[in-house]
Amino acid sequence: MADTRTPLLDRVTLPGDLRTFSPAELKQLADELRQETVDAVSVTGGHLGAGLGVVELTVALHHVFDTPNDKVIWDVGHQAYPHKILTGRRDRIRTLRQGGGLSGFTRRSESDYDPFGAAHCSTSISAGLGMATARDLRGDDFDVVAVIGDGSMSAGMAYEAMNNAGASDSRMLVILNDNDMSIAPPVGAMSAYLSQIVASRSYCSLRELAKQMAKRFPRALEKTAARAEEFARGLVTGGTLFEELGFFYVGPVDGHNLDHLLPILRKLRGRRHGPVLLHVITEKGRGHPFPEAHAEKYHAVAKFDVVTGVQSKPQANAPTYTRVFADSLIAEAEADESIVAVTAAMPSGTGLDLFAKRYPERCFDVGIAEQHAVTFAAGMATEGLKPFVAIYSTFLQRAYDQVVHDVALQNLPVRFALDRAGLVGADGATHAGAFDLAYLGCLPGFVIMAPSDEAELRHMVATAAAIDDGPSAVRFPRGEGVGVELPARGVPLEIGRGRIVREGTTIALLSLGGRLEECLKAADALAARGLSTTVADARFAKPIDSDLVRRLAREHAVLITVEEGSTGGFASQVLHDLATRGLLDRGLVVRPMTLPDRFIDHDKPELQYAQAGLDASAIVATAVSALPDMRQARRLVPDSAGD
Ligand SMILES: Cc1ncc(C[n+]2csc(CCOP(=O)(O)OP(=O)(O)O)c2C)c(N)n1
Ligand SMILES: CC(=O)[C@@H](O)[C@H](O)COP(=O)(O)O
Ligand SMILES: [Mg+2]
Repeated sequence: MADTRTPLLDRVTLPGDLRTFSPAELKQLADELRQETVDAVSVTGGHLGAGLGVVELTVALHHVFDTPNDKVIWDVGHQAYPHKILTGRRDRIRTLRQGGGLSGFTRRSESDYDPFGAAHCSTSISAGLGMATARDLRGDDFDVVAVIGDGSMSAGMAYEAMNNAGASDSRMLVILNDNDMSIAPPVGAMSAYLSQIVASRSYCSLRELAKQMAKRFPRALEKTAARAEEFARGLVTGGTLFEELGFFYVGPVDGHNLDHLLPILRKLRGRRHGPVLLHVITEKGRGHPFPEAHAEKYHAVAKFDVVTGVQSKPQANAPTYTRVFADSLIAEAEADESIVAVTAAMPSGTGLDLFAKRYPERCFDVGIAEQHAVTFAAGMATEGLKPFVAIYSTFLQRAYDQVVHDVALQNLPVRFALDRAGLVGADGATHAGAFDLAYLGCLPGFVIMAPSDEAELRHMVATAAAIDDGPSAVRFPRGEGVGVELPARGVPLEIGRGRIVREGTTIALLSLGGRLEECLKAADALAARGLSTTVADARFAKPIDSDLVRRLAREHAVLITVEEGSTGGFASQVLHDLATRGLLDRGLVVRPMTLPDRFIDHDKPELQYAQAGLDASAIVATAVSALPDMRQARRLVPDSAGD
């Protein structure tokens, strides 16, 4: 039976407690920390693989650096569970990603040991450089360490930051945590380049590292950064790309070997000049107790039994929207060979792994490079291809100018399949697809659709495939569909045409997307109170169905719009339409129901929607609270007004 005692970890409340540990004790601490991480994630589920790969690095960083005075910035933050355990959050680690519990990522409001919040990739070097610059301007003295994965190193932001750091010769340490994995196997020339560095050099022995460092940081030269720079350039032969960018490259180093990590980090701490890149090689999912049985060991897992390794995934009642999107796109691509698909490092998350299996030559994984993905698709569209950019709503935020300048402004028929629209559950606010309706809705020429069930999604994929005269987007939620029967092939919808799902007389609920079921439940509850309710499915956020909106406005006393998005989205389109046509001035009571003007933390999606005031009971409450206004409006304006 496995030893579950953690005597050394029990002695660590904050990193200061492990600074006096001997190397042997630190090794044992790392073992205990790994065990604790596995045990915690077995209870919560989450990003297990990345954290397991950086256990030794986490211990070494907190041992050598004076955190939180020295700043350690974890890129993405999904690998920070061991860091959380060592930085005063062990007592809450089994609340990770649960409502009211710890975030699954780093977060400034959670701890002084999280100097920068994250969850989207490749921000750490920029943030670190900002901190280093502030330090230097103030004349402070602390170290800044950015830990970034090989996958995240594929993003433009990382290079923009290195370009800036190298030129400004800023004192900071970038640790490239190279586990040769992104979520999927990493792609691209940079990934190949890193593999080539690793293949062409054996791990640096301590003696070699000492020699390398002595050459780079001789005492006399430490005084002037400029001379040191010249010195390094003179000495380092066969320089890496990082050296060309102005970094001093150290590595590759075995990231699981504390005997190597500790002296190197000690040497690098408190340096007085220039950016350094330390290249550590690690194994994602290192020490996972069930390596064979679970391919997901590399990235994220559901809750699991620590003894058997069996994951507790709920029984699926319907296919996921992601799956339906992928199957629908494949069906369209069978009929139209100009259809191509683009993902930014999320092949399985977006379902494009299935598309790639079927059409490998028509599927493009461009790495964690959302901006490039969009403009790349725009380029393909200019040549008559029909690109679908399959991307999470939250990650498209990074490519907004590309959407505006490269796609919308040129009216190019790029199709966006926006997965994870609305609230997403355990990943929380950083991953919520809250804003796409607002940020796309304001762009001229866009067609924006949102399915109320998976059959609708199938039709919308067919619709997007058929739209050839401008950009379009279909946004759909994380998780399972509602369980409706699926047509074998989608049929293009009439653009900008919604549908009435249930007829009533007093209250109209106009739903966009996945809240339709809640609207139907609300309609039942309102009917039970004697309030006859119409329920309509808008299907299109843009162009909105003006005829439908007009009809709902004229035939009902209260119109409530419901959407899984922020203000400025669908409701804004409807209100604008109503106001422009003078329909708001005729005694109609309108209530827009959107996500509230605050970020919603991680929780179960249904609880998040309850908090957001977007479930059936909130819809009922909104309708009921509108009744006094309705009565007032009706007294002021007779029913016949405007006819
Ligand atoms: C901008 C952005 N795009 C995509 C993602 C999804 N994502 C999260 S982690 C990850 C892979 C990161 O790989 P790497 O940096 O090598 O870290 P590892 O998981 O291997 O430790 C991806 C693509 C994201 N969080 N942010
Ligand atoms: C850290 C990250 O950005 C991804 O791993 C993300 O958590 C995946 O989310 P899904 O589980 O919705 O695919
Ligand atoms: Mg990686």
